[in-house]
Amino acid sequence: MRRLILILNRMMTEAPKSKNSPASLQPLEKTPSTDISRGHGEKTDSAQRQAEQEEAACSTRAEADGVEWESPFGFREEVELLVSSISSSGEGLALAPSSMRPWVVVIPFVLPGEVIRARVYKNARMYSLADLISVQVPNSQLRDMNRVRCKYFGTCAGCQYQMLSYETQLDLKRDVVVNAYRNHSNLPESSIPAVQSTIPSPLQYGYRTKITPHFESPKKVQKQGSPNIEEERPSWLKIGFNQIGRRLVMDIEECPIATPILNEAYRPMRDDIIKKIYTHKNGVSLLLRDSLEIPDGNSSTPTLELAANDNHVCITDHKATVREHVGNLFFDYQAGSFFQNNNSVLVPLTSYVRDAIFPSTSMSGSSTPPPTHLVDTYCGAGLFALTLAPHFTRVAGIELSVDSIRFAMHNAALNDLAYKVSFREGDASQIFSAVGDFPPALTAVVVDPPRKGCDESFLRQLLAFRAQTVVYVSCNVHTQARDVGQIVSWSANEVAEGKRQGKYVLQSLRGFDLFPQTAHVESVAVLRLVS
Ligand SMILES: C[S@@+](CC[C@H](N)C(=O)[O-])C[C@H]1O[C@@H](n2cnc3c(N)ncnc32)[C@H](O)[C@@H]1O
Repeated sequence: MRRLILILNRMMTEAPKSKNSPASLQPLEKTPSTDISRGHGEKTDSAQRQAEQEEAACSTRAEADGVEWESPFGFREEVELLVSSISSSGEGLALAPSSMRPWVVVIPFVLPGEVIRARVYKNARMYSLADLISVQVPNSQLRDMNRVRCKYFGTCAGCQYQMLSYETQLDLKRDVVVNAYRNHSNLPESSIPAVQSTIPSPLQYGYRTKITPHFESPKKVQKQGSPNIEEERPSWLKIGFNQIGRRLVMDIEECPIATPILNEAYRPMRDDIIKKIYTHKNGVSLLLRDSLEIPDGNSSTPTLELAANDNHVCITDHKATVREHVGNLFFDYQAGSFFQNNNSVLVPLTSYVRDAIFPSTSMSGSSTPPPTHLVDTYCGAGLFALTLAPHFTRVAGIELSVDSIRFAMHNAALNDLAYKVSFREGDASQIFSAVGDFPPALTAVVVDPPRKGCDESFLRQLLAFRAQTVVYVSCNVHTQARDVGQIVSWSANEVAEGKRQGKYVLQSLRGFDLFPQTAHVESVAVLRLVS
């Protein structure tokens, strides 16, 4: 077990550095069943250190023996395995039987403690990927197949956790945050606060406001044999999502994690594609976005009464405008641009960020005056800048996408906040020179970068700016842990070298569940400048 953990640890070490590191190689280090039984999975330093030492020894041995590419399994070999652990992307991890060399097998839809049969379909460095054939001995404490609401679960790559209770899903996501900081922050345990329980999504099904089903081109398929034009529904045509572990599209008629309006619109859209399939020269990725109806185009000023009686529509044109409301505010954005995909959790998320910036004095333990200025970096269409604006005197946001920034400005006006909020297009690191008149000691910075995290130039400038509070929101906790670790350790070094007074401490860490039934977790880290 420890060896298994070691090998996986080595695999994941590279994860935050690489732009496109597959989430499947970012494992947890301990069995989730253990974590769950311990409630919040507190661990001792010494056990952890010992595991790490054993792991390091095991990996080094495989490399020294030159066997790290020599899989003990042949292609399509069937094998019976005991699942030890679960990865941060929700796959089961099992060690090859003890007679073989230390080798990990990654299998989807399985749980720790289960005995399963799997078929190996790919061998890589020190691990194999396998399809699940059957669960021989289920983990009946955790698995209940009656919970599964989707007929495609077990084949579709979209969801990993439908067989688990929602509480278990939240616990697993908390463990992902714990392990990401342990493995990727390079911070001593004493600098990492206890990770709080994951904040649930109010909706656990029917929450996803964007789906992108796709299909392959008839041309590509024709190469494999002539299509029968008379055929009503060509047997090769699959419109849906990717199969787990494959780049193959599987035919999907409905998606229970998507909102009702998206499912309603998707059915006739599919029928239409089937009817006209030979008019498509290329494969297509469809876009379906849940929007409030915008009665008179963009210019209309929405009211909350309107939103309460909201009429939802499905937007399919990448260039069209989508409208959502979050709390008291309305957000318009271009359908093809970024916006969070679970509207139900946006009030809890933005309220959490607000409360992190304005903690009660007893919680913050300091008498620092509350911030009056906010900088929203990687601001998209202005979600954090605008939802938090009522609490600040001035707000500035920056974003790389021209379309998003255009909509952020429009949203400031739409919500009567343009008098105090300004947005600019550009790389996030450019914001610090643009907010020279913001008093750093009275400024909070929100950081919400894409999956790859922040670059060094941004982090150095953030550090130099000296904002009182930094709230780092991330859809990739591994790169977040790396960046937060750098902020904390660089600022400590600066103090040690006598360059500055006051350093950043990591005050709190918490996951948010933006994608129930999947292994994804959003993570919020709160940093405070302390003297
Ligand atoms: C995870 S999204 C967050 C958007 C927004 N905070 C929200 O919650 O709706 C990350 C955003 O960063 C933007 N982005 C990517 N690289 C950037 C960069 N170097 N500088 C500024 N913005 C960037 C993307 O266009 C995207 O809108």
